[in-house]
Amino acid sequence: MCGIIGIVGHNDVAAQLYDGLTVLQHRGQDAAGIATAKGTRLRVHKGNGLVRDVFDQASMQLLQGNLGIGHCRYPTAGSEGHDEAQPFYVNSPYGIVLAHNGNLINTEALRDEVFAEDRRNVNTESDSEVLLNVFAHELDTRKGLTPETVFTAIEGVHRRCEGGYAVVAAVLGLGLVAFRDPNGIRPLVLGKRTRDGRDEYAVASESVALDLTGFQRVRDVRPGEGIVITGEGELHERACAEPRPHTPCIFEYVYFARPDSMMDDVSVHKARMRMGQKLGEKILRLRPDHDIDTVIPIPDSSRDAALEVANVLGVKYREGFIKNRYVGRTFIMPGQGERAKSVRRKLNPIPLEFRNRVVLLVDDSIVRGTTSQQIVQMAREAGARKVYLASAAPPVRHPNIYGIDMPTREELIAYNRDEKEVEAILGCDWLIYQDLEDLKEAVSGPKQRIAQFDSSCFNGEYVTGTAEDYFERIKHLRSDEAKRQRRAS
Ligand SMILES: O=P(O)(O)OC[C@H]1O[C@H](OP(=O)(O)OP(=O)(O)O)[C@H](O)[C@@H]1O
Ligand SMILES: NC(=O)CC[C@H](N)C(=O)O
Ligand SMILES: [Mg+2]
Repeated sequence: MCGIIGIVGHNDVAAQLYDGLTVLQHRGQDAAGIATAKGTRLRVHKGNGLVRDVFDQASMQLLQGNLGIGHCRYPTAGSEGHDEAQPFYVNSPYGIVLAHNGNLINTEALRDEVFAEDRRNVNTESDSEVLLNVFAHELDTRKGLTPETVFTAIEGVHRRCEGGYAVVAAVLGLGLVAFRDPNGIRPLVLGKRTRDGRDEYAVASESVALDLTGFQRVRDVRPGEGIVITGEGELHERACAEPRPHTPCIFEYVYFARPDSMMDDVSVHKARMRMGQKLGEKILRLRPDHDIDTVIPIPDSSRDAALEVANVLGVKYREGFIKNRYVGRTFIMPGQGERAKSVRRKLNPIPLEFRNRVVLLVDDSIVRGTTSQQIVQMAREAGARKVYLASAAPPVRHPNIYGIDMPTREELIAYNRDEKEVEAILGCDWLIYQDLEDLKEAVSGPKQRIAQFDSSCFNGEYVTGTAEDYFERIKHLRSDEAKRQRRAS
């Protein structure tokens, strides 16, 4: 999913960018990078690995400047290699560095256009480098460097780029630039603080990064909006696209975001608690006289929902699986072999919470089924009498094309299968999925803050539309098999 952050301060910002990235780490574990600008001198340090592994004291000391951006990567395009770590840089016009969360769906056409018409070379397979070159070209064709010329360049990006994108960039000689796709699929939040009577600003994928760096959340960046914060700390904002329906990605609330973040004015924690409530109510509707003894969450992301399921059912909530805190997230690992191995390394049962009991395991989502298949097995081996499994999200049956790396239908356990068939493959005694309408209500909450969502991985409706052959093409580029072959070659 990738985490992005940008800060304009009055002193060096590298240490704060680093701190911000450490709390966005759950959004991308493959690579990390920071770029800072001091006057017109730009410094970039990036590489593969976790934030804590990519930077050391020496690299941090080089990252000078009162303005900068940071990125942690979960690849959805191109390879996992060092060359595609972000931020990306172009030296013309002015010198621009850019970091992107999301995924473009017209990358191939844009790449050709950028080469043939804009006369720019994109040197990697990354869609983000294409996006940077589109932005650079659009800025290059405007006269002068002001917030207004940047806004018209963003209008050009919105006209040409299709897909999901939240972007932070530094334009040398001007300041920090941020924008979000016209549907607001990917999240981006603006924060502010005052130091010695002067305003400082930050933008980030999630508000948790603002909390940690001492910024107050001001508001979400609006879909299609452009933000410019000059190097002196002046904020400029403008709508850069015709209004479209605001359709944030519902999967952020299900899995990606941290529960302590606010996203599009909705608390992720509360959204997950409401998911648990709805799921609990569905279970009661289906089996009012259920025989569940204990509700057990599958750590980490399902905890908020699982606790509420237990409350609604009026049964005990127990932490029956202990998570190894040194193993990262499984789902965002690049290969199926690695994902499968890491579930067992990551989770270990406490047998006394299972022995002779009817347990209801709760996860936030079941995507490839890698986690649940092993977990059900572990629960049985630990002595459970019956193992039920509930998912706080509906069945995932369609690829995601806006920044989550699930490009191939055939890899999804619920693709072309009904719930009973999935239940049989997972080996549980009862499988319950959340209904999509309940999930939507759970996220938008009683105040109905969000009217529409991108729920494409659940219902196959793509808010930007797609070309017919798109899914075949990404399957060839990004299926687990394609990635395995690329690594081997
Ligand atoms: O069906 P699957 O393909 O296994 O994907 C779904 C699982 O992956 C995620 O967990 P992950 O380990 O990535 O992160 P978490 O620790 O935040 O729950 C998610 O929370 C589910 O548990
Ligand atoms: N998950 C993301 O946001 C990925 C960003 C970009 N598409 C990349 O692959 O690097
Ligand atoms: Mg999980």
